[in-house]
Amino acid sequence: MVAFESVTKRFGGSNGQPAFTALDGVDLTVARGGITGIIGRSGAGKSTLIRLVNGLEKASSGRVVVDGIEVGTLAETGLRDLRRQVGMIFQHFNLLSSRTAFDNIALPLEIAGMDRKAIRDRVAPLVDLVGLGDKADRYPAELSGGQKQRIGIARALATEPKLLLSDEATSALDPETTQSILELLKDINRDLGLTVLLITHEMEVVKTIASQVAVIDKGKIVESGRTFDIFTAPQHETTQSLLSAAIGAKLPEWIRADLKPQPAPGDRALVRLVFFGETAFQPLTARLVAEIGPDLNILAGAIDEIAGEPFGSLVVSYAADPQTLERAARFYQQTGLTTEVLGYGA
Ligand SMILES: Nc1ncnc2c1ncn2[C@@H]1O[C@H](COP(=O)(O)OP(=O)(O)OP(=O)(O)O)[C@@H](O)[C@H]1O
Repeated sequence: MVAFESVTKRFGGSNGQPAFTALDGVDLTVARGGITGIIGRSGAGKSTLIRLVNGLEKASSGRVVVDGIEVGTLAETGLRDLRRQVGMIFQHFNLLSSRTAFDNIALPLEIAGMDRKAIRDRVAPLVDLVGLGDKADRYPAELSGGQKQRIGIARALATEPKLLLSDEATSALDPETTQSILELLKDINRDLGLTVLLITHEMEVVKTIASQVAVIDKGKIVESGRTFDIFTAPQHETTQSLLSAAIGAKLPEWIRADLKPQPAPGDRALVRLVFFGETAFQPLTARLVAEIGPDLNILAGAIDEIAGEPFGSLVVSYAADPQTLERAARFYQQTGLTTEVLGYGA
């Protein structure tokens, strides 16, 4: 649905100022009909990436292709057509305060020159779709954050786009409202077959609804793939750091803060074990005890769900002497358990 091919975006560079490279050789494909999340730290280039899709920014080099059309080659009319195919929702909703909910949703259709009756026929079901049938005549100031975002979503859907871009759409909402908006986006994706591309700094959002994820760091895509795979076995340092607090069992900060990268004599190894799908905690931990001896502490444990798939994680500690470490390593290899050494401590 969307392809970024060696996309670079530079800002500035005139008047003798050095140019700033916000995106650096980005290659990424967004699958049609799916929900793809882009995560990254503040300033990593997420907004720039998403703004290239609807032509709000132009790539300095490389190609951005949306549904077969290269965005960079479009003139004014082409861009207008593209923006009808690409809806967008925002963190702060961007509603017009002087218009009712209904009239906010109608705005893109008025701009497109649709007649009043056709607009009514299009907007009325959208108000219902987003669950605000009784609020159509309210003004934004009379609506909650979640209700405003529902209006934002309905407005984005008014032109019947194929692609929905979401720029931190839940970042201003409380956790419960966030969940309800994510449910709505999931329903829209499933029922309307709409492709969703979202950028967020909230790992929970991606974990809940995105089937695919890409991680951006300093303008480069450092990792991408199935959300379940990336979240359960992050490879890049940035991904590991972004996800460390977001998935599975969490270690108390006072333990985490004292961990060292190498063991000193008498130290213990702290290791996260990851269990997939139906694999039970019980038998594997019992077998690990049989392998390395009874001196195994369980420090934290949780069952989690990522993009609809269950998995569990357990943080354990055991003596970090060479013999125990070797026995544990052998056991992990035999069982295929995914593990992550968090560090060593007393
Ligand atoms: N119009 C611009 N002119 C100059 N620099 C810009 C411009 N837009 C973005 N940048 C720079 O490009 C980098 C990436 O910005 P971008 O907004 O894409 O990051 P982001 O990942 O969306 O960050 P955040 O999560 O904080 O919104 C930043 O360092 C930013 O300062």
